[in-house]
Amino acid sequence: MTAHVIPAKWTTAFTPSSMLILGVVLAIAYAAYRRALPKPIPGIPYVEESAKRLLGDLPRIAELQKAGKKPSDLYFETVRLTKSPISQMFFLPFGKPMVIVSDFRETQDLVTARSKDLERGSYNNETFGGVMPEHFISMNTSDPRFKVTRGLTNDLMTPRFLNEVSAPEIYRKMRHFVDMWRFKAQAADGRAFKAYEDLNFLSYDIVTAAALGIDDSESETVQHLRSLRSDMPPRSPSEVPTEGEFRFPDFSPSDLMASLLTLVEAVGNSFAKPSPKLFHALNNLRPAMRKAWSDRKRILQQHIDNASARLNREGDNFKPVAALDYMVAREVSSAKKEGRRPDLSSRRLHDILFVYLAAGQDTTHSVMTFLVKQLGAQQKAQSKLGQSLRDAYPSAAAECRQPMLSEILQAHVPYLEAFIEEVLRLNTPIAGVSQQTVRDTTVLGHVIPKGTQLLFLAEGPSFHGPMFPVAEESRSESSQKHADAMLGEWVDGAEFRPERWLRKPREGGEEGNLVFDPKAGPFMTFSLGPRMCWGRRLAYLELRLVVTLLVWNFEFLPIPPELDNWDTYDLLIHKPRSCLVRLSSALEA
Ligand code: HEM
Repeated sequence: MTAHVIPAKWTTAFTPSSMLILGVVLAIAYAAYRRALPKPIPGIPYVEESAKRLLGDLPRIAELQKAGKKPSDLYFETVRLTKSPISQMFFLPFGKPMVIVSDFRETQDLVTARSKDLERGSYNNETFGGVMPEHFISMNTSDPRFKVTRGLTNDLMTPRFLNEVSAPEIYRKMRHFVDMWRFKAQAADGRAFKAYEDLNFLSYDIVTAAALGIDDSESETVQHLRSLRSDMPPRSPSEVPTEGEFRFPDFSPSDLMASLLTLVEAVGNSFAKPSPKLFHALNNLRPAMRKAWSDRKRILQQHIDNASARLNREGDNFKPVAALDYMVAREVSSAKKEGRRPDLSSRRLHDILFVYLAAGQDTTHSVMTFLVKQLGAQQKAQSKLGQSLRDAYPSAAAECRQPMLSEILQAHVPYLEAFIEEVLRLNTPIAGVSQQTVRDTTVLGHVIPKGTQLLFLAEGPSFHGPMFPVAEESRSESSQKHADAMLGEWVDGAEFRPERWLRKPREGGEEGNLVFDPKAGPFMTFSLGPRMCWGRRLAYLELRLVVTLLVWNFEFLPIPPELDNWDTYDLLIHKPRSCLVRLSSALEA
């Protein structure tokens, strides 16, 4: 028999002290692992298997994407699985849970009556801060810089500024767009064509016109139409397809628009990342990002310098035609009062202009794509809308001309407002808004620790169908006190029904004389409370002008079922995967 000899190095390796050290290391590693696992807030439902892994709910995003869904479906899927108006999700080892609120009444109470318990929060600030750090969108409300930056921009959204300065620019850009779609409608001759890119150019034109005051030669739509007219070879009737989609040549965006799209995409991409700050730090090194940054800086500075030169030239006769002119004039006059040189190349001025473009372009592009899809899909609502417009502008209809800007600005067309509101409700571009608790806060009877991120959904139960049952006593004091004024749910919310936003006038109104009621039911598309959308008045102005001129000029025919598709995708903003229109002239009908 041979003796079993243990190698000498092993005997030294398994000494009692080394075994003890190994045991301690393993115990520490296990304790760290246990600590890193999600720590659910007691009593709030969650997806069980997510609480058992370090990355919590993150792997579910990949599963959803494999099943053809989008990242933001994670929230709705969680709410569907937990069947609860309040649920929680986990994203990072050692991280706090994120709490989802899927109940409009509680959301309304928290973000308005109890807004002092909330802040915009570090996650939002890091996400936006990577691209626009000196804009108030990346700041907590309690940050002293917030008030100053916001104060610099307040006048840009007054009805007077919008009607006198922004509206004429938007109206002009919209008239060019109508010309382009007339050209396309004629060439496509009843077949569907892609509207997605055209509307991207339109929303860019509108927002740059309102922000920077671009003239027609810089309009993407004007250049697009010019290139279509010169590049589209005349085809013989036999070459034109008789069915399916009619394809027009592609058109490339300008440098500023390309830079805007790249930078906005970076913000969208950072949302799904565990550390938006780290993501931006690395992403900003990519050559495409470096080019976008340098184009952004160069082009915005050119516009600022042009505005400043015009101000010098025109002196007291200087009339702002865009937000930029107002900002430049304001800085020059403040500098004069304070006895300093104006700072017209500050990061803050660049960020304010950039956010105007970025926040205004992507969101309104999304809404415009859903608006034209709904016009094609909702034939009855479209004819009702057309009739409402003809009734609102009888002389324009009689004289076969376009409604003038002054007429549009003066008119109240309740069905138009209701149609737009219904698209904004049903096809909201933003799944929800998030804020962070600044102290321990009770939400639907659960104590949410200070520093927890809350996500308020703008879709799903309450908005697109019945809400979950909630015991009245679990609601906050303020919610119970204002129960009568709190809006609950749209039980039939999955249906497209603009009439839900119309009601009789409160006192002595005539039968049939309905008014638009924006408080008719749950609506969170622009958020609520002190951090609700800063640009919503501009957005409504744009949408009113766009829908009026589109419906005045075109009939949106239904899209054949084999070409129709309502799937959506998102980074930050929901957009349809396919957006086609089929147009005939409404003026000849
Ligand atoms: C239909 C179009 C629009 C929609 C649906 C929309 C929606 C929203 C929402 C939901 C928020 C809150 C975001 C959050 O809390 O995380 C927001 C904030 C904001 N929006 Fe809009 N928006 C639209 C158009 C615009 C336009 C045209 C502008 C400016 C030109 C704009 C500028 C802003 C800014 C600056 C904020 C930040 C407000 C703050 O931090 O206090 N938005 N928007």
